[in-house]
Amino acid sequence: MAASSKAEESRVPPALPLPTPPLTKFKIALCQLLVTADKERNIAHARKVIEEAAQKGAQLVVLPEIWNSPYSNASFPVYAEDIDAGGDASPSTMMLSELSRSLQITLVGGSIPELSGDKLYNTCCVFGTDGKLKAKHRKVHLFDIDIPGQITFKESLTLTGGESPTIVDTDVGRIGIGICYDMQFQELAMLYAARGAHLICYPGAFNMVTGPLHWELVQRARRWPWQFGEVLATTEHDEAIVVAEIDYSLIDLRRTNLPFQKQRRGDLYQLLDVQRQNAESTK
Ligand SMILES: NC(=O)CC(=O)C(=O)O
Repeated sequence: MAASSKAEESRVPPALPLPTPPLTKFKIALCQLLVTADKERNIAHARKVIEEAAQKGAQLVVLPEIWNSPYSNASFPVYAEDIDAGGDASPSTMMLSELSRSLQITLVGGSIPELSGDKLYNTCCVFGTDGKLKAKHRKVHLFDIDIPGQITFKESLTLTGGESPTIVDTDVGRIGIGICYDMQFQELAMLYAARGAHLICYPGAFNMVTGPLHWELVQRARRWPWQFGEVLATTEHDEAIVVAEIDYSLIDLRRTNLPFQKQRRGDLYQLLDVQRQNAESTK
């Protein structure tokens, strides 16, 4: 057998073919919100913005990270809600559920601090058009950074990291969820691609020291293997609703144009193998 065909045989099987999405084109709205210390006001404001996004024709509405509370370790325990208990214990997600049903939209509800038992999480809830909670993603990679004299933040002082990736089938396709810092870890996005995600949503609230260097660059890098990393719509720092059309027919076209998925040499760079080899060599 020729060396090249041996290599071909040993390659890791390609990712799942993309499942047929429930629709080809739809409008997405990304909502950038100004957050205050007044939780009730934040909820009322988010309600207004979601209604406006739906009026603009969005079938998928995405909120930012920690939209019902100031983004601080001191605030997380105070603003946290028991999402599983629902009702009065979680006014933020009750509002999201009500609106997704009444407006017939899919809602990636940004994130809020979640209280579960004695633990706090940074949690994104996804609601379907029937108002039901379809998925809950707990931020997997906590934002712990230390750049002396510029920014030090340690989410892990109050929050616990989630334990699983989150991929969910909705009326607008299969969506992989990450929260802000989760975007820095390409393996999560690759896993979502391999599981047939049509879209990945990363609600975020970036810091203003390293954030401006990262937020567009890293998002564009995560386009693999869907698109060319083209920015369809963007905004500045103020409150805004950014609406754009998503066209899934471009995914197949781009994958034909640039067949990265088929060309990947997974036989050469599987991380688990490297980790095993490293562990062996340090025994
Ligand atoms: N909220 C965050 O996770 C912040 C973040 O990732 C950043 O770079 O800023």
